[in-house]
Amino acid sequence: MSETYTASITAPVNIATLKYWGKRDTSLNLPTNSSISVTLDQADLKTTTSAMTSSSFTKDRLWLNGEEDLQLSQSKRLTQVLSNLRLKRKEKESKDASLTKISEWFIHIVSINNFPTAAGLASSAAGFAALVACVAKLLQLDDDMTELSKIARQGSGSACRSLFGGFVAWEMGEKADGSDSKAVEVAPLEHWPQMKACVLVACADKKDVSSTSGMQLTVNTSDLFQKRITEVVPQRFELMKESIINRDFELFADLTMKDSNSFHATCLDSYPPIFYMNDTSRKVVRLVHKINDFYGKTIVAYTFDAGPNAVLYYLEENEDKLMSFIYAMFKDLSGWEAKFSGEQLAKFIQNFEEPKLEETLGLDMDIVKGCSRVILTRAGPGPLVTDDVLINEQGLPKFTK
Ligand SMILES: Nc1ncnc2c1ncn2[C@@H]1O[C@H](COP(=O)(O)OP(=O)(O)OP(=O)(O)O)[C@@H](O)[C@H]1O
Ligand SMILES: C[C@@](O)(CCOP(=O)(O)OP(=O)(O)O)CC(=O)O
Repeated sequence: MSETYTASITAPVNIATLKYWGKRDTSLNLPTNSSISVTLDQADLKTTTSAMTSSSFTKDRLWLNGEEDLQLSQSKRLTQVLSNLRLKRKEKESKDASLTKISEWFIHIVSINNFPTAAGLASSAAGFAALVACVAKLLQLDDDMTELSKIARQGSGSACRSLFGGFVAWEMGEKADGSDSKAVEVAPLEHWPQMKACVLVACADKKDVSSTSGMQLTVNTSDLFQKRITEVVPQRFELMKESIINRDFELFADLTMKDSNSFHATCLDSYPPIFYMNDTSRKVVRLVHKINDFYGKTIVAYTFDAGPNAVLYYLEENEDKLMSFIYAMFKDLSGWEAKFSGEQLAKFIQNFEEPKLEETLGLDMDIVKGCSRVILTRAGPGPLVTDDVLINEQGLPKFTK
């Protein structure tokens, strides 16, 4: 029997509060600005990845959600990531002759996302973070997460931030070889565990402009973008890190909303323009401002990635206040019962009755028609080792479609 090694890892999704949008080097995925994100809890959204290497394998193979993904297996993103990881193993082997030369073997990878893939829920971030963390474990590399983030970045830029839990920055760096473009922890999960997120999944077809091509169009055609990367984001980067360190939610939330708007403004300023937000997204923006105005305080922030889904960040202490609006408006969607008791849900709607919401507060109750689902989650930890092994002894998926 040929010798085999296996490893399994789970990794989280992250949603940026200061957006990465633009590459200065498309091959190494070097960004035009630094970014910040919150890592979301794997109890709600996670990728599980198992990898096996064996002297008997004849090529690298990858199965995603139960089906072999030949396009991804042969993509430059994946081959670049695997060759970087192998190079690190090779260096280790060259220093220690007793190590088996697994850097020369092929790898089989099996991965499952427990949420929709390529639907604007950052599956590429969780996916490449899981893949890098898993193969690094398989190859018994000693590198820390910051070092591995430089490899994950090459799979998908935002993936580098999913290698940490809590609050994470991707420092853009300056060097042409990308050796200083890396993810670092701004604050661990334990620093601000009260941070929660509510994702309003908008009904939408698959987006027509991918992040990868959308951001290049913006780099090449938007004038507004120049101001964003040279002035707006560098200032916000420092302020947002401070807001996290000082647990200053109002500042954090205001910066988050402004940065989402700034990013989408550069999309609109691209030529031809790119539209990621839709009518429902804009209604959510208005709703959030109305909620904050109603309480006379910023208790909730919205942010939108390259798609119409809204991610609302808020603190646990303001959950009742927020849900008095959000649950009242979105109660017909699925996702509530798993997180709240019947008693809690009843309490949320005690504050306002529906006519009041619609008439007195002037809220657009039609907003719910544009959403399909609500995901209630919170800040969470980085990649975790798991006993959930997705690959069988022959190096094939245990579960297929
Ligand atoms: N578990 C995974 N392992 C490896 N690669 C993955 C995994 N999940 C997704 N991907 C890769 O990421 C691609 C989806 O990325 P895409 O940017 O289109 O969507 P998304 O990340 O879900 O949404 P968004 O970037 O808008 O938040 C998939 O087609 C696949 O190539
Ligand atoms: C809007 C964003 O979500 C864009 C993410 O872009 P990707 O990381 O998906 O792009 P590639 O590096 O080309 O794979 C903002 C963010 O996550 O910071």
